[in-house]
Amino acid sequence: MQNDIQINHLYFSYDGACVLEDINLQYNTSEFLAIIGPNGGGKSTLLKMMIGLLEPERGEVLLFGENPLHVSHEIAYVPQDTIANKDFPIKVMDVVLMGRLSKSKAFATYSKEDRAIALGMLERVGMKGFENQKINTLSGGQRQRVFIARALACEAKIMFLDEPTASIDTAGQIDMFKLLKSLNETVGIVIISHDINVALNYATKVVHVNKTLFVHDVPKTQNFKVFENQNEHVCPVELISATRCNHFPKELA
Ligand SMILES: Nc1ncnc2c1ncn2[C@@H]1O[C@H](COP(=O)(O)OP(=O)(O)OP(=O)(O)O)[C@@H](O)[C@H]1O
Repeated sequence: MQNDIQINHLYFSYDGACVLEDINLQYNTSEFLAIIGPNGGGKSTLLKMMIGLLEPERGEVLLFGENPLHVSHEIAYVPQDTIANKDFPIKVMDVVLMGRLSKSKAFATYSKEDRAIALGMLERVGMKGFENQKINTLSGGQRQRVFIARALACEAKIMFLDEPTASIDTAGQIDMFKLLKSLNETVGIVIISHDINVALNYATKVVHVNKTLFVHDVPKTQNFKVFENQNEHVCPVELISATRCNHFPKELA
């Protein structure tokens, strides 16, 4: 069976400095994939390769069996909540409608259907009623929801999100992950996250990237209170692996 994302023996360097080495990964849209790892570990670089923004130096990335650039209409990308996004002086509805651009004819106005879909997506992310508000007047969490609605409006099969909770408080982060979890019933979710606890609670697959990559399915029956202080562990995901192999250190059990 063909995987929706298939990465085989992928290598990538910037100016001769190797950032990703022999990466192998399979992903299917029913999964909620969290990419975790240290700063500079190569998470964003890997995400960019998955969506075709960067080309492999060696190896291959296949999206639905093809070069990612050939199936870009099947995916949506939600970038970090950057200053550039915040400064967009346009209305929420216009942002979401941008997701319909590829579906509308060039230079045509948006159709009634486009508007209905955009409104539906705003409702789905809990932002109904904000259509006419300027995007730069929203909170970080609200703005991310609007950008997710725009991605949903593309009717993409997989949504890629780069640290969707970076500028959101703890309660807002949990709400955001709950939203992504519910969206995952119909859309593939691939996120970069620094929050290991949240990733473990909501993701169905976690990969740890630090030049090389470790894949771990998230066990359903373990209690991961041990990760409350994630700074104690160089690579917490390795500890998950250890729990499954009964090699979990007694003092942490
Ligand atoms: N355009 C670039 N040119 C040169 N080096 C780069 C470029 N982009 C990233 N790098 C380097 O590649 C390495 C991996 O960067 P990347 O942004 O993929 O890591 P990351 O895991 O996403 O980090 P963070 O968690 O800090 O966002 C880092 O050492 C970074 O300095």
